[in-house]
Amino acid sequence: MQLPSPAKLNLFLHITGRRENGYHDLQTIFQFIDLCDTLEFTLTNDNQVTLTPDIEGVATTDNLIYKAAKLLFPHRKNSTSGIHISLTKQLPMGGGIGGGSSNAATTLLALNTLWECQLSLPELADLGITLGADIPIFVMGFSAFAEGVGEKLQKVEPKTPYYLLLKPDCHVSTGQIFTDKYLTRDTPPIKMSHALELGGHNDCLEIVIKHNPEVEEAYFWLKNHGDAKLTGTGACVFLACESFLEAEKIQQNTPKKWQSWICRGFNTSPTHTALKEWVEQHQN
Ligand SMILES: C[C@@](CO)(OP(=O)(O)O)[C@H](O)COP(=O)(O)OP(=O)(O)OC[C@H]1O[C@@H](n2ccc(N)nc2=O)[C@H](O)[C@@H]1O
Ligand SMILES: Nc1ncnc2c1ncn2[C@@H]1O[C@H](COP(=O)(O)OP(=O)(O)O)[C@@H](O)[C@H]1O
Repeated sequence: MQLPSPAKLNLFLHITGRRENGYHDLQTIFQFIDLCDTLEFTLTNDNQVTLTPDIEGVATTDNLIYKAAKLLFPHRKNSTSGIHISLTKQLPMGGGIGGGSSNAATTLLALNTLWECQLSLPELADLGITLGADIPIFVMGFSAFAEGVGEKLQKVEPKTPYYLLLKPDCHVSTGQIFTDKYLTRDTPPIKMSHALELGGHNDCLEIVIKHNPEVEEAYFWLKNHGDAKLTGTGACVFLACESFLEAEKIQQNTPKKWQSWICRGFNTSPTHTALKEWVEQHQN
């Protein structure tokens, strides 16, 4: 089974409070984009989880793909089942586009089918959130207005424009941003209807810029072309464009020191679309 594992954008990100355990209450809209890693799953009978190739700097046992597979292990129908997973990575890490969380969710979805675990999507999302706050959105697979730490999801259908996405050459630590004492944590909560109509801002922007001059430069460069935004805790910044051609025109002038992609917003995760097709093809 081969499945895409897409990135997400936070169309805005408000921080509305801080919990006693240090985690933050957020309001955000998540939307998927068609920029994806690819994961290939091969069933084995050896009771093992194996993963290739290694991600530089990430031990296999720390890889969210491996961790997700291990979470599902006790739920296998057949206790000798194993899996070999092969990863083709395209999504930059530490970019605020959720690649690791997406990989974990794709693994949960694939193995739930291949190992016949028969867990519901909410049950998979509950397992996933123990590994990362962004995993439930990728498990549920629809664009959403999210609250809590990202687990309370209401389906929304934002516009699906072409985006120009830039990755400044730096890695932002989510933990560092959320522990900064100057982070704004008191944005008043808004209603979902307000969020869709008027959008919002990203409370992390100021702090991310303070720690990462490369993000500052890319953000203000893109802002010359329109309403540029930071996704998550960065480092990626993005701009919704009128058309593919407009995105292409801006991309042609983008300084070469930044990676750039033209991608399209999607309100259904490409993982779910591909998994549905796979299931239809493999039903007797
Ligand atoms: C803030 C978001 C928005 O999408 O940023 P990005 O990581 O995508 O940039 C995410 O919710 C991040 O989700 P994820 O990357 O899965 O975070 P986790 O691994 O759960 O947490 C990393 C660290 O961020 C902090 N954290 C994360 C989420 C949250 N709601 N409050 C927090 O304070 C905690 O300090 C935690 O130790
Ligand atoms: N399969 C994976 N893909 C990407 N990152 C992973 C993976 N497994 C573990 N990680 C770790 O998670 C961190 C955050 O990665 P990622 O989700 O891509 O970024 P972000 O949360 O900024 O969107 C990485 O720096 C890496 O150390």
